[in-house]
Amino acid sequence: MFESPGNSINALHAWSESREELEEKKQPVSESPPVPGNRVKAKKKRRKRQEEQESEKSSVSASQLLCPEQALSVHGRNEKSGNGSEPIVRGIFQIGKKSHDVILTATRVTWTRIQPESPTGESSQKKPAEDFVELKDVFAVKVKRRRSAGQQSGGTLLGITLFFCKRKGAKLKDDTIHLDNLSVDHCEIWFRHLKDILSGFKHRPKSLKVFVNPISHKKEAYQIYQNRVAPLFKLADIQTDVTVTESKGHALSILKECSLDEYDGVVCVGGDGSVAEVAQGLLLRAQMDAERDTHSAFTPVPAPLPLGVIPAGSANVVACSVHGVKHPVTAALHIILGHRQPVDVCSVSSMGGLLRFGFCVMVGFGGQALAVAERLNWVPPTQRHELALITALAQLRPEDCELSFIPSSTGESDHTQNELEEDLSDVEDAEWQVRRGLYLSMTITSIPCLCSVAPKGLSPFTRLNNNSMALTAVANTSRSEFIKHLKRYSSSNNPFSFSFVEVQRVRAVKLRPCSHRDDEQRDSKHTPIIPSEGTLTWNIDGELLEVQGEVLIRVHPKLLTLFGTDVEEAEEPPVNCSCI
Ligand SMILES: Nc1ncnc2c1ncn2[C@@H]1O[C@H](COP(=O)(O)OP(=O)(O)OP(=O)(O)O)[C@@H](O)[C@H]1O
Repeated sequence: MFESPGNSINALHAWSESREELEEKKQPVSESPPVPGNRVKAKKKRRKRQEEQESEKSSVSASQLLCPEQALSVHGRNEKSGNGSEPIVRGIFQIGKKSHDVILTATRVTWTRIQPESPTGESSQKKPAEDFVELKDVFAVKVKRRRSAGQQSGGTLLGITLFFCKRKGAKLKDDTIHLDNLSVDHCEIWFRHLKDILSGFKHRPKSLKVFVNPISHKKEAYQIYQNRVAPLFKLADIQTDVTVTESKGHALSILKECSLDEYDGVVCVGGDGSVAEVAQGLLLRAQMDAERDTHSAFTPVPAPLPLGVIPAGSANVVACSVHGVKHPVTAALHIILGHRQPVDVCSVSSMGGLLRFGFCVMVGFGGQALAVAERLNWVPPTQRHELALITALAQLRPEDCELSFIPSSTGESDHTQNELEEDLSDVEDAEWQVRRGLYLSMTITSIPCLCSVAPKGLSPFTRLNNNSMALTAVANTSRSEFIKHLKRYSSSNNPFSFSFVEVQRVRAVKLRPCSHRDDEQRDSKHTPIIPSEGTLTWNIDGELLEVQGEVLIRVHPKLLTLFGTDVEEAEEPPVNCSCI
């Protein structure tokens, strides 16, 4: 007749059991184990409660509950009026052991405590407390049953349970509200109406392709997925097809070949390197399907599916930029509720051919530090990044470059995506601003790149989809000044307010390495630069690339959609890098 929670996941057995039993399970481990006498008492208590509920059931009068016909006619009226505030169904449920008048409308479930009448018949002056949950935050509705240990199906009906998402700042958490009522008919009506409304949220995914990188950061990605994410997906009735990646490039090769038709989204559980690989796979797949020639100057088409990011890496800049926190449950709930956020993506190309799509492109210090980290692959990941930073700072050297960029004007935010793509397709004709000099570091980002070491992001200009990139060019300076600049990312001081730091909002950037000079010449800012074809070490979303000659980076507005939302700032506690 209606869905049994027994068909769902292990965690759901808990929801199908009584709350008493759940509470017993939640006891801290340090408490002494239950003694047989206590168990007998608990059993008696449960039986008493069941008897109480049975008697309450008979005390809920028929007039207090709408019959199915009434409920449907109210629903019909509501569908016509369509304002979402008219009751679809109304009834009495026990919530937290107290009787409540509960109303379902198209947008929320509202419950009001029923005040007991005073013996004198006077009604209370106090307005009964009202509470509600928005249906846009509800992600599952299940029948709640009491089952004995080991019982797989059936059991005494206790009511229905709503699973919803509650917010605390940027953090999302799953919560439940139990609507207890022993009437099968009553629960069926409510269950059916709630299910109908939830299935009307068409933007919520029903089927996902999931990639888990088992070696990310502390090798916890698989546990994070199994323990914290998969139970929520199952609760929300989302089908998943999980691939635990076996090597670098595994996710990319699957995405290039597999049929994506059956999925409503792709999920990556890992760090920024894994996210970049999956994003790359989705975007390359879109270009292949649209027959775009990535070996020429092409206008890319957007990715066919949204990407969900479950953070399991060290910095997690992509996850933090669309969730505001590094929190797997928040990420999972954004996916389940279908919160979609289009984001701008950079393309990095050389000699007319695409090298990669990405969110954060670094050269100079960022590339040098990654190159050191790759050489230190025998060091545990937790220490590797710090050691790489110290080594790269000790070996800090400027790069001779010719930097050109096309500035972006704020008015461009109003342009359509096609207009912007067309504008950018012929970058050679645009007005380029050119700088020549020695640079310690160059960072180009298409999204804010929020993280705990830079809660406000890596640039003052980028938003998730403002049709532009942020260019931060750090000219040659002393090591101590450069360290001061780096340190400010995690403090409240502005890291860009140094004379040697230039920030620009741009549509395209070209960087051409110039000739290498010996160490004495490098110390001088005034040495003339003789352009020649050198090689630069690029860090594209944590991927190391040695590229000879000029590199072109363009922004592509809203090329990818991520599951998440627009956030101003990371709510992670700022972390100062202990090595600088
Ligand atoms: N089974 C695997 N073995 C080796 N490498 C893998 C495997 N699966 C994926 N990879 C690659 O591992 C690289 C790093 O992954 P990821 O970014 O998730 O971890 P991380 O580097 O520890 O995290 P962070 O980037 O946050 O520091 C990615 O480029 C990915 O392609």
